[in-house]
Amino acid sequence: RGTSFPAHSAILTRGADVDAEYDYIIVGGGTAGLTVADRLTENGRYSVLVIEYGPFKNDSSITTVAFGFQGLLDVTNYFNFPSQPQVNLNNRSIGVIVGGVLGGSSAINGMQVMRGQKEDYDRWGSYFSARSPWSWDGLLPYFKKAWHFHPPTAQLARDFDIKYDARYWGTTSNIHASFPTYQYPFLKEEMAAFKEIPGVEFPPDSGAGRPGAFWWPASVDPGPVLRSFSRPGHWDGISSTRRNYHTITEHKVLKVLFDRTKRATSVVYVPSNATSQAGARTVKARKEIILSAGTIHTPQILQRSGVGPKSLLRGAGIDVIVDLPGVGSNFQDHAFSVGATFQLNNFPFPKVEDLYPFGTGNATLIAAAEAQFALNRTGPLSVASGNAGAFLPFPVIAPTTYRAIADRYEAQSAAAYLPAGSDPTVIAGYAAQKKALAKLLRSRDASVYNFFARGTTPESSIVHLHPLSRGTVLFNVSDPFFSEPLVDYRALSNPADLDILVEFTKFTRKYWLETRLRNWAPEEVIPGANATTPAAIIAYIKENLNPSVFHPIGTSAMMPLSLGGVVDETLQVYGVKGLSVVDASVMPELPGAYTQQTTYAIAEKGADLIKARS
Ligand SMILES: Cc1cc2nc3c(=O)[nH]c(=O)nc-3n(C[C@H](O)[C@H](O)[C@H](O)COP(=O)(O)OP(=O)(O)OC[C@H]3O[C@@H](n4cnc5c(N)ncnc54)[C@H](O)[C@@H]3O)c2cc1C
Repeated sequence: RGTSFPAHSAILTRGADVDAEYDYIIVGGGTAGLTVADRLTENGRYSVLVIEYGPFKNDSSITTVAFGFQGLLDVTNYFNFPSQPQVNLNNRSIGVIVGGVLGGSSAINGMQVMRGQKEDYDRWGSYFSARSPWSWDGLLPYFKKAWHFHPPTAQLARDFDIKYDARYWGTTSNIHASFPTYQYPFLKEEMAAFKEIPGVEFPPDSGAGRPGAFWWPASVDPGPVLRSFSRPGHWDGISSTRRNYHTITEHKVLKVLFDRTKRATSVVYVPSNATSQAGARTVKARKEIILSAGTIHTPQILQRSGVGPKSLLRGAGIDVIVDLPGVGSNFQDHAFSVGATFQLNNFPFPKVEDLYPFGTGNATLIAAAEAQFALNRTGPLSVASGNAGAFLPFPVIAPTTYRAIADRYEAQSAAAYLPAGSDPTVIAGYAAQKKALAKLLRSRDASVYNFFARGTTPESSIVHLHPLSRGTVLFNVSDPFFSEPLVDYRALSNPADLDILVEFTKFTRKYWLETRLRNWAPEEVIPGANATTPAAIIAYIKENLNPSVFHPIGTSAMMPLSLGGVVDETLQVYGVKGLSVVDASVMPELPGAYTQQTTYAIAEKGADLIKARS
């Protein structure tokens, strides 16, 4: 049984080395999968097999912190395939990008760490009952368990007015949230400008679940200043004495098998590069099979296993185990790059791009930054993709129009903008969400608009945190097992999203032109100052909006069955036994934050739920 890497769960690279059965099988060794596997194996009572599509990799593309996107420079680190053409985006397709190595998306993400607002998590639970364990109070202990918080240095906190509240964070996890020792000087100006905007609050970090302008940490281990992600946090260093724990890499799960009582008994898997089912192997689970293959692949595996919308499954000749219409519907992601971009003239500060080692940077600045990082791991190269910005309520963004936009959205028929032929339960689920989201649009305790500041020029990274359009992730009927699923963001299919995005552009202009930032001679480069009418702004959005900022969720939603749900509050799949989902796909709606912090918290809570029923 080969393992060439010391001190972690035994890595198997050949199906022939896998035992015949385990207590638990975890499909996908990503962010959630490795967290759950660690928790299930730590008391030594249960045996666990993790099956991961990607390889074990530990090279600098994954571990390097600088700029936060180096994982994307090596295309072997991730899945990347075209989405369905987006009819409302001038038929553009975009690359669907999710992690494809041990550690999953946590190995390639931008390392920004923040949680959503209290209201977001309370809304999740509200679809079940006022007493649901999925609420802010139900998740707070798991946010603390999931993250080890390291405050900024006193100097940095003073220089940049960084506030934090350690009471909302933990100190025991091996997943680290820390601040770099350097920040780009212009960030002071960008953050101070928010003080001039009525209604903007300044809560510390994001710990208490409040919207506003704040600083947040990065998933960086502050000792070595390397990416902190699920593999080093929950897998490296798990001593080889956990003989109950095996990991097989470079294999992909095709489907789950069920017995006559609809209990999930085993999974079928092949090498990741296989092109047919010849030689497929089966491994049995005594207690439970846990799907943690992420928002894009978990619904595909469920559908291939006969759990999904029956018309889809029958179309591909798959026997229906459970007709579960919600599998692959309710797909959401944060839409990106939808504001106005401003160029600052006479900019006296270092720009982020000056430091890029890709041939276009400034050689002197790069040499200085590299020397500083080599000396003591400080300076600009300790910054990932960013630590500051604003998460703002819609009434702050559009004080005169927010009510009318929310009212118009609430008055829509729930079915009007969902895919034609959507199941009544899926429509009912969206109706419930619509009511809650209309409330969110009117709330001063939730955030809809996100500006993430980089301290550079040009600047304007705007994220729509609660898109109202809903997409689908469905297997490819002509080749369910060996082609990627059909990913349709259905971006802007709900016209209310455009109403919101137009307001985002107007607000972003005010931010640059009507605050202290005007002193830096900002010049609108995109869409351009002459794009003044809603029609001109909309034309720009359709040509430029990216429907994903890599935060896909919702395709195995934790919602009541009558509301199109796929898993219940214990994360078990409806209609079958012994099968659960623990990954970002269970989020019923996006939080007003990027998704990794919440995914780890779900995994920690999920592991406790699984142990409780063991
Ligand atoms: C480029 C990028 C940047 C991001 N930036 C940020 C950020 O700055 N801040 C933030 O909060 N969030 C960010 N995110 C989002 C965040 O990382 C994800 O929400 C989170 O990691 C999702 O975790 P998961 O467990 O659901 O899925 P993943 O971590 O993606 O894990 C799924 C795993 O399943 C494996 N798998 C898939 N199919 C199969 C199969 N059939 N058989 C076996 N294994 C399979 C995959 O290889 C993968 O390892 C980013 C994501 C990406 C991709």
